[in-house]
Amino acid sequence: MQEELLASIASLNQRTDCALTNVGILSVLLQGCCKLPQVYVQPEEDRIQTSRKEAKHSSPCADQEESIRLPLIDISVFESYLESDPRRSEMLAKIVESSRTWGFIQVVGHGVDLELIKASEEEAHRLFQLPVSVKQNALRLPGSLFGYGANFWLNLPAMNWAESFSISKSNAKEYAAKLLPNHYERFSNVMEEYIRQVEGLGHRFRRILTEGLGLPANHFDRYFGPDETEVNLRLNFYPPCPEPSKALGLKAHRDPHFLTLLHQDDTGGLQIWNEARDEWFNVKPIPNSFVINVGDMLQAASNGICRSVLHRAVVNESRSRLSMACFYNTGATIVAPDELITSERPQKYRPFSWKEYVKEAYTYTTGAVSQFEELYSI
Ligand SMILES: O=C(O)CCC(=O)C(=O)O
Ligand SMILES: [Fe+2]
Repeated sequence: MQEELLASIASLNQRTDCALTNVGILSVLLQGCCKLPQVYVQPEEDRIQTSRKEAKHSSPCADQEESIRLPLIDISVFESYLESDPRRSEMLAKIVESSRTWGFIQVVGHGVDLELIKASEEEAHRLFQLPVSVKQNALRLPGSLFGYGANFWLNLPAMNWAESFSISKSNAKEYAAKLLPNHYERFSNVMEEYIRQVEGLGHRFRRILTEGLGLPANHFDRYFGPDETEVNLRLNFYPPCPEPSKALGLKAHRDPHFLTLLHQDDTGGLQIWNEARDEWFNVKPIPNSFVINVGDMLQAASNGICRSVLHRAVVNESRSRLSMACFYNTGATIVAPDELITSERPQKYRPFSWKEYVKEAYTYTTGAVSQFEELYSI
């Protein structure tokens, strides 16, 4: 029976409605499958131990010394450090440097209510624990950005070992009602407020980074008025995996949006690709912090100074993991400001908008060359 199911799931995987496929697989797992189903087996070169050079620190629960230390910035200090304060420019330089090299940074003093984060995590767990037959009611359909599933990229060579649920402030109720028809309000109230507060952090961090780039802090405000700002939340749940060395929670990818603001639990599993060092590095979870990373849209807006960097999520055998990724984005057409265009750094990208880019953003490429570069480089 199980073999039959796996075979039909494998054939489904040839189609593009991967969300459905994933639900099928998960239902098999929930019936007690202890070997990694073939559709989850990653190509040899993408696996944890063997991708490019051997991943430096492949254990998702790595010790402190095995993980990179992304700069950890307390951004609340920007409220008290005046413009003339040398500590302000020192911190700004750190943020810009990290956005150039790692494409990532960790922040505390972020202003998002810690109780709200906890409540959001609880609600997310409650949702993922629902029976598969219920979760199927909110499937993320091909072409949609919202709903339940895992494989939101098309053309994946193997499936991600993850479940995800994507919503925005304006549709949280609608999607939650599909899963929790009689008691969706607790979920949607918490998530709407979570997205609202993380959006505020996105605005704040974006202004700090803009100042760090030598521009007036409000330069990109023109892209982030109420009509242009788009923030989606993707809840990612990675169940314990029977053969973690052959699977990935999320395949290596670059985030296509402007900024990603990620809250992760204490399991660990996020890895960042460092091109200069030709290695993968773990990001050790720091309690109550957010990991913020540069997306393709910001890379374009900063004329390539800030970099959208490959990252992935690895899984492990014993612990599940929950991450909550808010994608902070704009619907406006992105043009790098004149101040960031020089003779040494000529304009790198032609202007484009998310509406245009989203059509391509989730077609999975090998990851070696970003489709964003191919589409928009001048
Ligand atoms: O779960 C993580 O650590 C990574 C999530 C991520 O990269 C994404 O949702 O785009
Ligand atoms: Fe990502």
